[in-house]
Amino acid sequence: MIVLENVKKRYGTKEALKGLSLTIPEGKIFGFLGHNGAGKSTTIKSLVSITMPTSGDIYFDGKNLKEHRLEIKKRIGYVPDTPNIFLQLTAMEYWNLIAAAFDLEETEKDKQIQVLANLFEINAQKHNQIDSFSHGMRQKVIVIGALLSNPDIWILDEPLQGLDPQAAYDLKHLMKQHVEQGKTVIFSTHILDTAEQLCDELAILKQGELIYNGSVSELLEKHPGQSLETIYLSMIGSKQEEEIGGRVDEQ
Ligand SMILES: Nc1ncnc2c1ncn2[C@@H]1O[C@H](COP(=O)(O)OP(=O)(O)OP(=O)(O)O)[C@@H](O)[C@H]1O
Repeated sequence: MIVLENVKKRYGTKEALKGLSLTIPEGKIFGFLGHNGAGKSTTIKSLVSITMPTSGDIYFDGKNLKEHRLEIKKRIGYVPDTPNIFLQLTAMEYWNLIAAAFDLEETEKDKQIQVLANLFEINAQKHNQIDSFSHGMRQKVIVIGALLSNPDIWILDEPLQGLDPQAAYDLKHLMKQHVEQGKTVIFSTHILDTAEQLCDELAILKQGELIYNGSVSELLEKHPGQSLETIYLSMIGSKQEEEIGGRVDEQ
């Protein structure tokens, strides 16, 4: 279980997270939703300790991220919001780099690369420089890298962005498989159909504040006949704020 306690993040004068407190259960798919600038990436970057919160604490199974950073990082596979990294490396060199960072055993690494590169139909291009790849292909390279260590916790920032329908389908399938093995998947998305289809639990953010944290099924039950998209849009709308505040307090 991951617990965020009153996490605040300030960039200069901009308060990106205004005291976020929420719980991410183990063995579930957990989604972060919110408009542009709501604080999804900041929260995700805080979880993977790329960004240090200005104040507040994050606990992984009771261990404070501040004190157990390296140990916790080893448990995480991270897909950033942009795949434009390590562009001068080939896909294979990038995966080797990740494998070395996680101390992966050679045969296990080769097996994982073989399976995942075949699944995402990128095997033939694995010795090409990432720079020469399309956005979707770069995304596939990063996704494969994040899965190589078979992490307990997979954290993906808008992972479906730019993927073709087959790759998006395969990735969603992998996310489901991951939780079936008792592992945890955390991701952000703007695609509400995907969130409805995939997520067990959600956090909806608005301008750095939490306006819902809880199960998708409960949310849908409370709004019979409505899609997550309709519910989300009405929650985000300012007219609904009082009601939403009530719901958060109920958590
Ligand atoms: N490095 C930074 N320096 C200054 N401000 C930042 C920085 N990173 C994010 N912000 C600001 O913090 C707020 C939250 O940004 P964040 O990227 O977390 O939002 P998001 O919900 O992921 O948005 P999107 O859906 O557009 O990716 C925004 O107002 C953004 O401009």
